[in-house]
Amino acid sequence: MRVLVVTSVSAERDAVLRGLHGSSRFEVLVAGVGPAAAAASTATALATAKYGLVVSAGIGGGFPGRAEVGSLVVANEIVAADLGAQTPDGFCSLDELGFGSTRVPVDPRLVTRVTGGLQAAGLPVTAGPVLSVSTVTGTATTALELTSRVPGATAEAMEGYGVATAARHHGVPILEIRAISNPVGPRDRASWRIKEALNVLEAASSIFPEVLL
Ligand SMILES: O=C(O)c1cccc(C(=O)CC[C@H]2O[C@@H](n3cnc4c(=O)[nH]cnc43)[C@H](O)[C@@H]2O)c1
Repeated sequence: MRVLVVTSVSAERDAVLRGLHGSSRFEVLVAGVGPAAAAASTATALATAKYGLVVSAGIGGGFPGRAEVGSLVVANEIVAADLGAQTPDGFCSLDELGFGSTRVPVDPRLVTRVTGGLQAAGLPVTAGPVLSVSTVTGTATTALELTSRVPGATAEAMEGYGVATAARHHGVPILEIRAISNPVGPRDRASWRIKEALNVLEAASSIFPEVLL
């Protein structure tokens, strides 16, 4: 089986490649930032070669109390958390509007296998919903709104739902894994621990051949 790993920027791709140590059954893509770029690049890759699994991988924000900076999150569900409509009574999701689903489940056996492998490698990992947002959360109010919209929300990033939508169209299973670089909440870009998160992403990628193939 071949595995497609989709990252958003080259620093993430390089971290994954370092971890994979040249494993030949993985293709690692830089898709760009955000759901549209992620979906378009993933769909193109899936149309041109056959893959048995797609992994959305990169850094992400962790919800305080659920995923700390420097830890890993494996999505058990990928949720487009801001896809819907604002109403006077609050946010209305695409599901509630009757236009489809904003939630993509991940095969629980895959989640268990990957989290187990990461734990066995001594890496701190939590499984939970990973939100896909088009705007990085920058206030405590929005962070709170998202956790009330998606109870158990564990991490947020910008590409998972786009990657998952393309994978679903091609009938390929999906996984999302995020190395936490920052807390979700008031914006403080200077405090993002990107290098640390990329090192954790590299360590996580080193067990991909063992747990994904
Ligand atoms: O500046 C760098 O060296 C650098 C290296 C790797 C990645 C970056 C990014 O800024 C990647 C943007 C990417 O990160 C995800 N992300 C990270 N934290 C959050 C968050 O709190 N909320 C949403 N997304 C987040 C996201 O998936 C972006 O694609 C910079």
